[in-house]
Amino acid sequence: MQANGLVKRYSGRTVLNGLNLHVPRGGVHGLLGPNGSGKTTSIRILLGLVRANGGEAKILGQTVPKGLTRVIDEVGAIVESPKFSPRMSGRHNLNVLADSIGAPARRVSEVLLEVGLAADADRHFTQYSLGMKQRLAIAATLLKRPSVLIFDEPTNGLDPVGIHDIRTTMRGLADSGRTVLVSSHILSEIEQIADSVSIIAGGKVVAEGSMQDFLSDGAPHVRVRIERALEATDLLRAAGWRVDVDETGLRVSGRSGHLPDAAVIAETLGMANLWPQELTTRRVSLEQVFLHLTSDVDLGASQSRRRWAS
Ligand SMILES: Nc1ncnc2c1ncn2[C@@H]1O[C@H](COP(=O)(O)OP(=O)(O)OP(=O)(O)O)[C@@H](O)[C@H]1O
Repeated sequence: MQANGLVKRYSGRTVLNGLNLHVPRGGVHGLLGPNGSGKTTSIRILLGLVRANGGEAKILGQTVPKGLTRVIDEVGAIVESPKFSPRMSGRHNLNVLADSIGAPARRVSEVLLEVGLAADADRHFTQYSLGMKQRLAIAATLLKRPSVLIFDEPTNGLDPVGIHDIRTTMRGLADSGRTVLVSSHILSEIEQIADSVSIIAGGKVVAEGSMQDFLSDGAPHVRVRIERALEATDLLRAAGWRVDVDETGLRVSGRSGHLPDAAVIAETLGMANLWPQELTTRRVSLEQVFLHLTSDVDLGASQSRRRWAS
């Protein structure tokens, strides 16, 4: 999923101002931003519910809205509270829905199990807690077996137990190979569940990257993904950098805490015939970015960016 230079205006007021978004395939991607920053608008554009005034959005490789019909069965979403009949049980509601979209009846039991509602499936909808209603909504999106799921603030209004249940459900959906895009204005929520994150403020993505990178300490560093990691580590250490190694690659920082120059790192490696697959500059932590963002401080040049295939 991706968006390039999205612009959206409502009554002449710019709400999205050149928004770029890259959601990697598989895992949970958090769209984090304060109220009114443009999360719902971006999601609506991705789903073809709202037309952008400029830029391009793609979902599963198809341009939205033109190519959306080709992949629509692959996409499940909750943007507003779905309508269920209060007079029926959760299972009955899903049976009716499955019938209307041509999903096989046995799929209902499968999705109820997947969202942890199997034991409560035959209870009356009115007896469901808000969290259970939300999990039923997620179950409804799964009927068509989508590979991409988009949830706009799915934990809004839920108590801590409900929030926990939704989080567990979303994690499970991603762990079974799906791509889950979830928006929230609560940092801790995204921190606990997402594999990667885009931070949106003022109608733009101001920072994006893997959660692992954001949560590593905030000291500026360069991430290097390279095949011959041991040789690269020795070489960079000999050249005076501090190098930490983990399963995703090397984390290169300056001994004095300064940000190393990525170009110099690339040159040093290249001269030894060691070629990085990826080199990414990380300047700020998720919390720093979010605090800047919520206190209206312009991040200016301190944004970090990382790109993925859509
Ligand atoms: N249909 C509309 N008409 C006019 N303005 C709109 C419309 N939809 C959204 N907006 C405005 O666009 C801005 C971005 O709204 P959006 O709902 O995308 O933000 P958000 O990040 O999802 O916020 P929240 O967390 O409060 O849902 C807000 O200022 C909102 O008032």
